[in-house]
Amino acid sequence: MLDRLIHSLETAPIMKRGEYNYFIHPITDGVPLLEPALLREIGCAMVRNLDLEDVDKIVVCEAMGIHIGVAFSMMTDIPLVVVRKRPYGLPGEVAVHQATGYSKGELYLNGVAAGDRVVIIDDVCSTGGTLRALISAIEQTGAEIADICVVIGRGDEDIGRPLKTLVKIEVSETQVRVVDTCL
Ligand SMILES: O=P(O)(O)OC[C@H]1O[C@H](OP(=O)(O)OP(=O)(O)O)[C@H](O)[C@@H]1O
Ligand code: HPA
Repeated sequence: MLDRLIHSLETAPIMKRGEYNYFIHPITDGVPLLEPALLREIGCAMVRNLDLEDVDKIVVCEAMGIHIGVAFSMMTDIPLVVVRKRPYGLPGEVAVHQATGYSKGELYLNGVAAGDRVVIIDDVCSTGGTLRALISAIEQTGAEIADICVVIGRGDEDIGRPLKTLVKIEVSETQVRVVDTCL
């Protein structure tokens, strides 16, 4: 369980994005190639770890939450909402600001309303900026957040709510080290 994820992280290349040590990995980048077996391993671990009772929507963020969300949605039969980086101007759209370790922008949430019970999943939590923005957007709709899970955690940022992490890593200039797992 999680053997593929751990091995692929420990062999992931690192590049500099400004001062930020950015690891390149199939789950967080789609590069160089995403193996179905890795995606299945992650989907199974999420199904096992998340509280899905009465959950009616899965919320992910464009772009690198989408493939995880699709796999998870197909395994659980729960519909998927993709938070986008461009506005649609639909009634009830919520706009929030996102800041990561290396970028800034706006996120736009559609398709979630008061009374919904949702889970948030994403590829990685680093500074926590993206998850904080997603939580704020969902809170503005009046929906309830049942659970939050990321595949990879780097850093121990406080997102103001409990966060489930499949694997925790440390990233240096040359190497990713897996320091903990959900197992
Ligand atoms: O904890 P944080 O510092 O917010 O970093 C994590 C976020 O960074 C990446 O998204 P990014 O906005 O770079 O876009 P992408 O998914 O299109 O790669 C990643 O997919 C997470 O959503
Ligand atoms: N690699 C890939 N995606 C990311 C990273 C990273 O180091 N940090 C935030 N999103």
